[in-house]
Amino acid sequence: MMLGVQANAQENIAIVYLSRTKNTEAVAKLIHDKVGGYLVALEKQDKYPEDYQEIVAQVDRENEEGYLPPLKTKIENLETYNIIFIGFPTWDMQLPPPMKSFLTENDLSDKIIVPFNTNAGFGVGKGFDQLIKLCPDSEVVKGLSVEGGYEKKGVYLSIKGKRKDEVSRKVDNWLKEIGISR
Ligand SMILES: Cc1cc2nc3c(=O)[nH]c(=O)nc-3n(C[C@H](O)[C@H](O)[C@H](O)COP(=O)(O)O)c2cc1C
Repeated sequence: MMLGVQANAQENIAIVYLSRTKNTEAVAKLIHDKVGGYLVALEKQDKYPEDYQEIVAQVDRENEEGYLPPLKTKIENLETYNIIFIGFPTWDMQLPPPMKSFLTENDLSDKIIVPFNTNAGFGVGKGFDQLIKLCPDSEVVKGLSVEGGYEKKGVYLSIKGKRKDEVSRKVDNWLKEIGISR
């Protein structure tokens, strides 16, 4: 979809992302370098366990129960942003519970939502579809999904060095495709 959005006014853009091992953060920062705006990391009130197996078990449970963890992050003046980038890692082949919380507790109607994702090589799963369902009155544009880390195998931040340059080019092409430029 071509939006033809000239993102001149930086204050119109917010980039909200969730990141544990900083891959999604790396993509968020690349986007921020290119289009500007308000960059904000989503934090929940109680931290997830450091241990990988423990967080996987907790996230599975939360998804099964439809539990929406309370967030620490509140965005002031959300109504002033008309383009909101939403970044998240694939967890349990879907949207992470804190991102479900964010999309549920904030009114994003009439905004342009631009999703992006990193994953361990298995794709975004149900993530983009769930996001569309949680933003029924927003215009959700084509998302970008790229391979990030693989914590299960001890690979944490992988979007660095040459891989970061590669992802930067993907971000450029995607922004061009969806018509967002500064
Ligand atoms: C709890 C948890 C569940 C995950 N589940 C998946 C998954 O189902 N599929 C996948 O491809 N990657 C999965 N991953 C890997 C992350 O999506 C991947 O490492 C991503 O790049 C992490 O982003 P971050 O560095 O911004 O946290 C999972 C990671 C965690 C911590």
